[in-house]
Amino acid sequence: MNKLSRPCRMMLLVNPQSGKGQALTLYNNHIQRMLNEAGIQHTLVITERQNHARELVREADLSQWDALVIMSGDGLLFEVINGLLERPDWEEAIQIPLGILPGGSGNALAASIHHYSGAPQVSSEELLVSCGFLMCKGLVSPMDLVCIHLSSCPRVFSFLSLAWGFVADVDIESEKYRHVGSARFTVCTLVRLASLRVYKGKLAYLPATDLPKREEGLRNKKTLHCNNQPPTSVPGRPSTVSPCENTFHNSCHSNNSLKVRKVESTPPRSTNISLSGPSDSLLPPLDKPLPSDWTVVQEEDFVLVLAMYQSHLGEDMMAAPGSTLDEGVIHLFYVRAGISRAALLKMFLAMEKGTHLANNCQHLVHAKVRAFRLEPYTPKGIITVDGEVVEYGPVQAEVHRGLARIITG
Ligand SMILES: Nc1ncnc2c1ncn2[C@@H]1O[C@H](COP(=O)(O)OP(=O)(O)OP(=O)(O)O)[C@@H](O)[C@H]1O
Repeated sequence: MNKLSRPCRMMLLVNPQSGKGQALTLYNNHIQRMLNEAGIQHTLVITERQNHARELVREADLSQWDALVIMSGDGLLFEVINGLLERPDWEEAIQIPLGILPGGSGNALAASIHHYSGAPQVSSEELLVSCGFLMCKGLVSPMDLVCIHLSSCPRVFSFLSLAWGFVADVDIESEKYRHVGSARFTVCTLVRLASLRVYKGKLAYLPATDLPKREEGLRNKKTLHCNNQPPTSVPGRPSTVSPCENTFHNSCHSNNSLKVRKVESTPPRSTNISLSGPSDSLLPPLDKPLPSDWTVVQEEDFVLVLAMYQSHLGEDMMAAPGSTLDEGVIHLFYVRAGISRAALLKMFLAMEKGTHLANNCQHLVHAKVRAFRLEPYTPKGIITVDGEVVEYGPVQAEVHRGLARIITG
């Protein structure tokens, strides 16, 4: 593995309000010295409000920076990615290496990157230190992004997940239990289990049987290059992605610490429109019929639908253990109505270790897909993208393989 050249010009965006409001303290206590010792010049930018980071990267002179690093939860990275893709020069802009240092309460991408590094599950503080080390090593990998279409907004780009039903409900409803700390997820999971809801809707997807080939250069890991020096290439990862079929798995366990993100105060993301970015070749307009090669799920009653493109949904929730950074695949899970509360609880508990797919639960279905469409029939509900609420209604998504670059160490 090649090491990060020094000095490196890094913009470090810190959301002081993220998580328990300790991101700046965590920076001072852990990250500042690590980056300095690694010879990484960084400029600290403290975000002041929602969409500050998005506006900042939309306008920034990116030639001044070798990397944009976010110290926050996943919400700030969502802003940065969408800000980059809203630029007229989005194709170049989205190539800038991004980094994540866990400062929020969910930290799903940081947990995923830590997991991909082969390290065992650790505590929150150890996760921060681990991600700090990976940042100092400075290896950059391609990362899939998923383009999401909502009814009243052309597109947003997502790097983590889309959820409807149980997971989205717990994610957002747990906000009101914030005063009990991370236990709010446990509380809300139990509350939601006690009053288990079923959602009606139509789900269809394009199976990932024929994955798109990407240029080799884009699939290779690259060393983060600094001072405008050319990148040093290192051997690429094997581009093997086995053919995927609808695979029915079983599981049953539950999660007593569902750590996803919140943003009840945040307006739905549909107000933020992204018109630039790559075109979606697989998706017809949202109000038009789907092509005949799509699979339509026969069930209409769901407990949850969850699309994952990274391994973790939270620090201790490995919802898609088989996922990798840039496989060009969406891991689509759904739980059919009829599952018992005990079985659902068992499923979430098993998710903490990522063993839920190894069990036998007839109600949990997992499919590897390249695109999907979800049309809720139940009039009220919550849909989240990367853990934050978006407009409720028909939604469809397509994966763009390796579109972004992320520092993985
Ligand atoms: N200074 C600030 N004050 C209030 N909100 C901010 C500020 N800076 C950024 N934000 C907004 O806070 C939102 C939530 O941030 P983020 O998701 O990164 O942290 P978090 O929600 O605490 O973490 P997690 O999602 O892991 O729980 C972001 O969408 C961002 O727009």
